[in-house]
Amino acid sequence: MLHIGPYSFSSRLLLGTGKYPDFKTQKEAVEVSGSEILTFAVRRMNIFEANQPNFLEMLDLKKYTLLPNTAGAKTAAEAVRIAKLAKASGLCDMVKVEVIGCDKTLLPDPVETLKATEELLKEGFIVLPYTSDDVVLARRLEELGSHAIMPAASPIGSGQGIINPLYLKFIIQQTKVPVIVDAGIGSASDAMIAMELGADGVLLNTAVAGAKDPVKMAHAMKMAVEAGKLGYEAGRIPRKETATASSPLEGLSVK
Ligand SMILES: CC(=O)[C@@H](O)[C@H](O)COP(=O)(O)O
Repeated sequence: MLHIGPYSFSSRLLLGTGKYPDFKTQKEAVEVSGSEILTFAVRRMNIFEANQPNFLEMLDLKKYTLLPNTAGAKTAAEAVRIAKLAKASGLCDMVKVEVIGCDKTLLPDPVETLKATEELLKEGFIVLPYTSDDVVLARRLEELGSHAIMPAASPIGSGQGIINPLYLKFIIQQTKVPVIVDAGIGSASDAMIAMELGADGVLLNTAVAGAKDPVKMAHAMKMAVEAGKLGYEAGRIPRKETATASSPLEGLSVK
């Protein structure tokens, strides 16, 4: 089980809700993925315009936890305002803090992310900050009381996979709250590697929404996250420079 603050989930795959070709494909992909947490950008939702099409209306919302995110915010103040708006409109009290500090890389602004996280924790939110793979910042965010840490595998939407497995591993090893690898996942093997590194979950969007067959890819991601977790728990064999026969002949009478 994945435990985030007071919430528990059996799936460790979190899905974003943007960029799908159509609502029908999106619904199928979400269902096949087994994901229980769906994140969406509050600023892109028509939460106050009931006549506008809204993907969330197509879902049985009892099956999902909605994780509002503050995408579009460039300052802590904006992120806090967006989170409060989401809470006031009856959405979840969990929030993914996303404060972008660079338009080109879409990497998070560490200072504003820290400020927003601190403020939202004081306000009683369950806070999941999106961060780069900065080991020290991840520690500071945890010390503030964040309920999960969400380091990027690589820039949002880049599909580059995990560009710094070592730093992600450091973050995973030092962090007691869940670590959810977020952004940049391009393939099922990327998601599996994140889990094999010891991550508690993976959040992705573009890899599924932008796949040739989003429904198949959602299924692949589900299996990859499960396989990666199982493989991590099973414990991989050590890497060696020399070969060792798989069927040793020592001790056998016939050689
Ligand atoms: C949906 C969401 O929260 C994104 O900001 C997230 O970081 C996913 O990134 P990818 O699209 O690269 O999977």
